[in-house]
Amino acid sequence: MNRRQTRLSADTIAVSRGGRTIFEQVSFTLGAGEMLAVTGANGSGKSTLLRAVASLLPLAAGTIRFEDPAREDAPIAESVHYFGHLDGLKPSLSVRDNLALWAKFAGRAGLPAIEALEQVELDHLDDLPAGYLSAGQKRRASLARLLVVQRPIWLLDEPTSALDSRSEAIFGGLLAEHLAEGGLALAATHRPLPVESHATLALGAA
Ligand SMILES: Nc1ncnc2c1ncn2[C@@H]1O[C@H](COP(=O)(O)OP(=O)(O)OP(=O)(O)O)[C@@H](O)[C@H]1O
Repeated sequence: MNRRQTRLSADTIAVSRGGRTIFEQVSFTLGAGEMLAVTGANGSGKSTLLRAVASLLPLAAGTIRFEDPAREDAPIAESVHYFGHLDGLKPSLSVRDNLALWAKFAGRAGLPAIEALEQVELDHLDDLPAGYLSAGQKRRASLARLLVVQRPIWLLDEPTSALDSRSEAIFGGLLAEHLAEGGLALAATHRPLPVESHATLALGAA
């Protein structure tokens, strides 16, 4: 997939919640294959920034643009995967059916469900109701969702929480592959991320 000309940019953006300005004057640019780690203290607005990029929250000021020659008119919301704190799995559906449902809902098919589960080493549990998975397994099943639907921008909110060291390495491999294919990523994190290099945006810094 050639995504060399894709570019995500935020220009002097601000977001308010409940009448309070959470952050303002935030700008960044990300090109194909690049990742930005968003750091800052609790409450500094990391999740808020990711949600604003996903178009889940309105901007109080500034603009966010995503240029993608492959999808000129597509709204940015259709170009992102939002990997948030919640796993978004339906507990009574099997792990495999959860992924199949997500692929059907979100479109732009990526890997078949079973192959995505192999990537996160969960294929042996594919017919188990998702509600029975452990916290780390749920996180891995949620990671597999990034693979069954192709989206150029991964928005990752504390992506390594609940992952053991092996799962963290698997996640690092998937993220490296996504970036190598020209994908982009924005990750809110308190912990070092398992990727070779990335830029950092510190929120709440004077
Ligand atoms: N719906 C809301 N209404 C008003 N304020 C909110 C709302 N949701 C979040 N906030 C506030 O927005 C601020 C930023 O929250 P956010 O979750 O983005 O922080 P964060 O940097 O991701 O924090 P953490 O490191 O704890 O995950 C916090 O002060 C929070 O209380």
